[in-house]
Amino acid sequence: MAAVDGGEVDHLAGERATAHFDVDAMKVAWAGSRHAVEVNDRMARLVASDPVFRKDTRTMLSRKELFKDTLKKAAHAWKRIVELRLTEEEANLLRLYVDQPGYVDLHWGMFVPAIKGQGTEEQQKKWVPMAYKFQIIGCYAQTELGHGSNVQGLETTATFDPNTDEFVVHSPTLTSSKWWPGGLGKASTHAVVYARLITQGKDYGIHGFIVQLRSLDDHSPLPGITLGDIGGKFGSGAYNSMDNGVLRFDHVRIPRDQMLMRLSQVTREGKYVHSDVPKQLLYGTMVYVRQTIVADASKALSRAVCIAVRYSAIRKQFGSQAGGPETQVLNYKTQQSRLFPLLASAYAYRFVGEWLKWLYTDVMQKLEAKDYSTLPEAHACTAGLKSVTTSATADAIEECRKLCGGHGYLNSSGLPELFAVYVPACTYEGDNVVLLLQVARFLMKTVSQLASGKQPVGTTAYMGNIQYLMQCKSAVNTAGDWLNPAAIKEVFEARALRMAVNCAQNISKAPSQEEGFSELSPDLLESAVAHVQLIIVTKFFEKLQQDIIGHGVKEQLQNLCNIYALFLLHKHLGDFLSTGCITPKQGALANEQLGRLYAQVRPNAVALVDAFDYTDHYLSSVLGRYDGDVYPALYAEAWKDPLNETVIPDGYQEHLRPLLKQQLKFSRL
Ligand SMILES: CCC/C=C/C(=O)SCCNC(=O)CCNC(=O)[C@H](O)C(C)(C)COP(=O)([O-])OP(=O)([O-])OC[C@H]1O[C@@H](n2cnc3c(N)ncnc32)[C@H](O)[C@@H]1OP(=O)([O-])[O-]
Ligand SMILES: Cc1cc2nc3c(=O)[nH]c(=O)nc-3n(C[C@H](O)[C@H](O)[C@H](O)COP(=O)(O)OP(=O)(O)OC[C@H]3O[C@@H](n4cnc5c(N)ncnc54)[C@H](O)[C@@H]3O)c2cc1C
Repeated sequence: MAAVDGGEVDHLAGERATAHFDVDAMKVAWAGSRHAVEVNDRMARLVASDPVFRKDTRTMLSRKELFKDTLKKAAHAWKRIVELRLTEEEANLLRLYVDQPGYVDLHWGMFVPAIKGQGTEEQQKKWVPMAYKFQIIGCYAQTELGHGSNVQGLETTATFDPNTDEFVVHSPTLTSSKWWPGGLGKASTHAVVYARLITQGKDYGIHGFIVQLRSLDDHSPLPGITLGDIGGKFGSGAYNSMDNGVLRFDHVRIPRDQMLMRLSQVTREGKYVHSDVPKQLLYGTMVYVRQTIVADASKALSRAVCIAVRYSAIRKQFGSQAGGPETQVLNYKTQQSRLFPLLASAYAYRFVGEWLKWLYTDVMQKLEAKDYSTLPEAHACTAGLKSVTTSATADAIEECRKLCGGHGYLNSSGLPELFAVYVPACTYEGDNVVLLLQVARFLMKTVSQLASGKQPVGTTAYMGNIQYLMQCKSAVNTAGDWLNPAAIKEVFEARALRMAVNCAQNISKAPSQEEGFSELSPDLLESAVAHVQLIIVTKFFEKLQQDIIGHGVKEQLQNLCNIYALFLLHKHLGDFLSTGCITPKQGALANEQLGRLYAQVRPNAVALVDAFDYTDHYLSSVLGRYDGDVYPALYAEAWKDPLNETVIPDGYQEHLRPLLKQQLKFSRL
């Protein structure tokens, strides 16, 4: 069933009729299973039909009103989850479709996972049930005013006092104030706080602690704790529904058993004991969240693309013949070459996100069995994919706004708010540049191990084919040759490997490894991007090897996969040419093939975005309406603006009338 909640006439019916594939089957391919389509659809409709979850006036609310509205929606969502006895899967989807950032995101997304990942069984038994019942609300307080990216540089201290069997949590400087945690400012009662553990006079570095912040009776901050919101953020509405907070501790005492002790412990006597596990597991919550952010990228991107494709099919400009209709802007080749790669990217990110979720689960199972061998790859993949997909998605949302012309700039298009909510994803959970440098570090290590004969595995397995990939030449001779997955994979692998090897060689010429890495860091970023793009392309091809059912679905996905890969090749032509992977002629042939693929997507474009199965409520865009009835909706929406509540604006008497009636004249006139 299509996600219609618009009007009765389908202005896009003609577009839908030209599709060459079964849209319902594509919905299954997109969502992952028929069950996923069903539960997504049910939760989206549940939210769309509930007046409490309306969001059409959100951008007109003041910050205080918006925050209160967020509290109301979160409480109502919880009430519905309990009343309807929703499963965890259903509850997560319901919250997703409520579509308003708030403290619950951090409670479920970071606080609970941090306790589950870093707490002992006993600690989990104590805290998780309280969190699950919302008897406590938690957030993740890591970042400080002075340090975010450099986690090892955090300044908050937790000093063990053996006399009382407590930790004393303290903010020694202004820059050690916790700054940014979502849900901290106004809502949370508890936090997982990251602080330097000091015991027996020694600093053991960063560890996690559960700290109660507010009274469970009247919500006031506990003694020694200063709390507040850090202030308004980018865009109207948008992320301002979230109470990102500031927190300072003045020698706050917590029991010893509130240190998260799964990875390391402090004994009653104050002895520090580190279990036999890699210390990087402390960063496990970030790895978990980065993996979810990749899935979110495909959601945000597909939303923006859905709006831009539908509107581009409705919008007409120029080209009228003898008074006939003008041309749909979607028919312009320039519109297609800007929009269809984004459509292809939405699908690419969806499938790589699916794969990353599998990888994460696999790594977790291995960790349970004390096999830590795949941890570095899991870190590189989550960091790299988080970085590449969020940066591209943020750019793509802005591109979709431009693709919608002037109307895209209106809040009612849904795009400005989507951009403002989305764009911090490039920064939170690790600044994208910082994370790409982590990928580069992993790549340099892998390259250096090649010389010792160590065979790389997983996503770096291709590097083992170094003899061939360093000298191979693409055999592409015609534009059609670029439709061969092996031809595409070969040049992407060769490009990624050659860029990594070039960096490694240049680093080795520097006085020290560290200096070389620093000097070469801009090149290293590009090398990391090339490696991550190879992963995305490869996972899309692997998806196509799976059993994909439904008339025409596989063919459409093949087209999108080829578009994604060839668009990247076109965009990064400089890399492919300078590393000698392809010739300029082969680059031109790739571009020629790209144009042909766009023509094949054109009749399917609207159906391909219908397959995302978004309700009009979730899209919240007059331009992206399912029924395409854009103009009456745009017109009606304008009148809802508070500025139109009166015909004569407030301020007329004080500021406009005197101006218009002024007697004073400039002497020159
Ligand atoms: C809804 C939005 C909510 C938002 C919430 C937030 O933003 S919350 C706040 C989010 N905040 C952020 O995201 C902050 C971002 N900053 C960070 O994550 C860290 O400070 C860092 C990774 C940049 C550096 O860390 P460092 O100085 O400790 O390390 P180093 O570089 O010296 O490397 C040492 C070794 O550790 C390895 N390794 C590193 N990480 C991981 C990992 N996760 N797993 C496994 N391994 C990892 C690394 O590969 C290296 O291995 P090698 O080569 O020795 O074998
Ligand atoms: C909306 C939002 C929500 C957030 N929620 C939370 C939360 O719930 N909990 C929490 O603890 N934190 C949260 N954060 C904080 C977030 O995790 C940090 O802002 C993020 O990790 C980036 O760190 P930073 O602010 O220190 O940036 P900085 O590191 O100061 O970045 C500034 C610039 O320096 C560059 N840079 C930094 N280091 C290097 C390097 N080594 N090499 C080259 N360039 C470098 C960066 O690329 C960037 O251009 C949130 C942030 C935002 C914006």
